Amino acid sequence: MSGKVDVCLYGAGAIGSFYAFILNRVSNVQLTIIARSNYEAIKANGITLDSENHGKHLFSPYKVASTPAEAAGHYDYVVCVNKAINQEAVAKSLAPVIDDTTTIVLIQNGVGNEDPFRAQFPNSTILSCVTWVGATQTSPGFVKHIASEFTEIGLFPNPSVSPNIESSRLDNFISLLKAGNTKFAIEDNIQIRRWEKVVWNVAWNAITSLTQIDTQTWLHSSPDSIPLTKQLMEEVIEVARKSGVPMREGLVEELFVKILALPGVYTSMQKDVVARNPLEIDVILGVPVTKARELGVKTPVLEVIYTLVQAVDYGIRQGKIFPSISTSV
Ligand SMILES: NC(=O)C1=CN([C@@H]2O[C@H](COP(=O)(O)OP(=O)(O)OC[C@H]3O[C@@H](n4cnc5c(N)ncnc54)[C@H](OP(=O)(O)O)[C@@H]3O)[C@@H](O)[C@H]2O)C=CC1
Ligand SMILES: CC(C)(CO)C(=O)C(=O)O
Repeated sequence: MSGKVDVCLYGAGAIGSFYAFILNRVSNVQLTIIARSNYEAIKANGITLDSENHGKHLFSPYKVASTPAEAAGHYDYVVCVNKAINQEAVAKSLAPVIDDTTTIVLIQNGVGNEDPFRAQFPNSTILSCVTWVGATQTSPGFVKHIASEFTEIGLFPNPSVSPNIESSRLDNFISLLKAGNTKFAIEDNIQIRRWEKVVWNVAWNAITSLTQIDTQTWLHSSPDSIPLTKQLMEEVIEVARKSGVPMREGLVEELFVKILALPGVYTSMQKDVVARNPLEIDVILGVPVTKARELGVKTPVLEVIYTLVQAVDYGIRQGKIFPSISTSV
C-alpha cells in the first residue's frame, strides 16, 4: 500500500502495544490508539516496548484517544486487541470508528470472536488473527515482549463483499505486517488455527489460572497432570472436529513438545486473576462447552475446568477471590 493508511487500534495493553509498535513503524501508517486505564500514561509519555527480538523503543502514535467517540472518523483498519470480554458491547461501542469500507482485524485468543462483529457490521471485511506473541504490561505504557512472536492471519469470509475486495484488504494488511518486520503466516482456513490455539489456551490458561502455578510446575506436580491435560485437549479437538473444523492427528503431542520446550510459563488469563480482572471465559472455554453440549460430545474434563474457572471469574467480579482473613466471627 503506497498511500496513507489510517489504522485505529483498540486495546493498548500487552499485545496491543506490541502490534502498535509494528504498525507505527510503517512509514505510511497513521496510527490512532484507543486506550483505557493507561490512557493518561500513553498520552503523556508514549509506549515503551522492550522486546527480546526488536530491542527497546519508545514511540508515540499519531493520536491517542480515550474512547471510540473521541477517535471518530474513517479508518482503513480497526485492530481489536482488547480482551475478548463483552464482545457485543465492544462491537457496538466501535461504531464511531467503523464504516462499510473499514476492515476489522481481530487479534485475540478464543473462538467465535468474529460473530458479534459480523452481526454489528455486516458489510465489513473481518481479518481474524491468532497471535503467539508473548508480552506483559509491567506498568502503564511499559511492555515487555519475550522472544515468542508469530501471527497467523486469514479472512473470516463475508459473502456480501466481493472476494477480490476481501483479498486485497487482506493483502494490504499483510504488507503492513511485512513492513513492520514481524513474522506471520497467511491461512486459508484461519478457524483451524483459532481452534488449535484454543486447545492450548483451554489447557494452559485455565490450569495456570486455577492452580496459580506455571506450566512446568504443573507438569511435574503429579503422575496425573499430563494425562488429564491431554484428555482435556483431546476433548476440545473432538468438539472442533464435530463442529466441522478439520483438526489434524497428533496435535496434542505437538502442543506437548512445544510446552515442554518452554520454561514454566504463566498465561494472560493467570495474569488477569492476579490483577483481579474479568476473565476471557466465553471465547476460550464457553464456546467449546456450548458447542459440545449442542453436538452431544462428551467433555467431562472440560466441563469441570469450565465450572471451576467460572467460579474464579465470579469470585473476581464479586470481589471475593482470595479474601483477606476476616477477624469477625
Ligand atoms: N499477553 C499475552 O502474552 C497474550 C495475549 N493474547 C491475547 O491477546 C488479547 C489481548 O491480551 P493482552 O494484551 O494480554 O491483554 P491486556 O490486559 O494486557 O490488555 C488489554 C487492553 O485492552 C483493554 N481492554 C480490555 N478489555 C476491554 C474491553 N472489554 N473494552 C475495552 N478495552 C478493553 C484494556 O484496558 P484496561 O487496562 O482498562 O483494562 C487493556 O488496555 C487477549 O485476547 C489475549 O488472550 C494472546 C497471546 C498472548
Ligand atoms: C502467551 C500464550 C501463548 C501462553 O499460553 C497465550 O496465548 C496466553 O498467555 O494467553
